Amino acid sequence: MWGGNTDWRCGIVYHEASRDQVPTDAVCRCFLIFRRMTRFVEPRQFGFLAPQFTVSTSLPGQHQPNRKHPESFEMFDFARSPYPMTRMRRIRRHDWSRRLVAEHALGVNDLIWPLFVHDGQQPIDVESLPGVQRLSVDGVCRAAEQACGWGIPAIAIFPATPAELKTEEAREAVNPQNLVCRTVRKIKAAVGDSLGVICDVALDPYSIHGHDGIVRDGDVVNDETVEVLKQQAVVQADAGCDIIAPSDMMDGRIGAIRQALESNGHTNVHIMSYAAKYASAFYGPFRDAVGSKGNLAGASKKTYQQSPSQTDEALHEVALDLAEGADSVMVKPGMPYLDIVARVKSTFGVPTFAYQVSGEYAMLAAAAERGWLDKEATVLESLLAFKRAGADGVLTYWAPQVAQWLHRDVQDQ
Ligand SMILES: NCc1[nH]cc(CCC(=O)O)c1CC(=O)O
Repeated sequence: MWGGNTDWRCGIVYHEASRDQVPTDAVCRCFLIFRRMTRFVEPRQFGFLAPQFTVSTSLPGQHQPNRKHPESFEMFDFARSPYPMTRMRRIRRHDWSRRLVAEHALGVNDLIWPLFVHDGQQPIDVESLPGVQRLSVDGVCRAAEQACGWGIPAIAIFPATPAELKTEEAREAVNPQNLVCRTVRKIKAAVGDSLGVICDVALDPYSIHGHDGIVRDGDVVNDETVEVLKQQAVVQADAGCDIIAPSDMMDGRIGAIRQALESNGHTNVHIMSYAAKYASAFYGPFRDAVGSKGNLAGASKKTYQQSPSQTDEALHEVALDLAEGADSVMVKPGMPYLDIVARVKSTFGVPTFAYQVSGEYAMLAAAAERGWLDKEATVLESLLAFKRAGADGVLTYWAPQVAQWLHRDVQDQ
């Protein structure tokens, strides 16, 4: 970063964190300084940084790498000419040129459709998720067939367990005839391998306290819970589940579940770990849908789900889950946590998913319903943002709607 001549050397520090604090003309000045420097130094002696990163001038000696975001030091070995030789708007002028340079695109293969199943015959609306219903077992099977027709690669099944089957120790979770297992068997009989079926591993749909684990003396106990989660995973894999998705955030559960799957002949069952799952207020409508909100009665999941203040901790969670045998990892919620998605993807380079959770859906749906936001435009923009952050796929309640929009667009072309 430093020129050879100490009299005029100029330190330039790029860091994402201060993006909003840096006036554009400061950025332009820095470009010009770099242009001048090229006359005095070998081009390879300085790196030029991606324009999307911010620029601030600093005094010599103050050039500190950004410890939290080392990736923001990515260097380019070239500089664009200044305005007017460079006019960034040239490439934005036409639809064809915008499409030509598009770095990211949303496709139907990026979608995972979460579905709620209940034991009744008629669909029941979820009030806080306008447009989403709890479906009967047959209804979920029909949805699975539709998903295949649209080319959606996978669905995730969540049960609304009847209140009378919820117990202190959530035993229904390991019943091979429970609602989820019956649904998965039926889906698999109908669609075979043309669709991946994902099941959550966690006890909250089955427990009277609404927690994801076993509670002893007010504490969600880790190791005893993991023993039950192992059984739950095996029962679901026996029913034909393709992807086991532990969403409970107990320590050590991925390794235990992987071993349990191995020793029960399920060597090819994937584990998609909810690796970085935050104690979020955005899960509210989901808890309405599976009926766990009343059980939880205002209690929080903060002793096992991560605090929204944490970033490094998310990387540790991901590293542990990968070491324990996860095939892919998930960040949840989605849109408020795209920084985590980006860090996970750039650090580990493994299949990385994000969950656009119920509260995120509800916000967009409610604003669209009132005419305050354009539904299609905002939903597609939100999902493209996941792709840009590095997600390989997104669990989203918008999946069926988005699949239809994408198909319409292909037909229109
Ligand atoms: N462990 C259960 C689970 N699996 C997915 C979600 C939330 C999904 C959503 O909000 O859409 C939750 C809720 C929670 O942890 O309380």
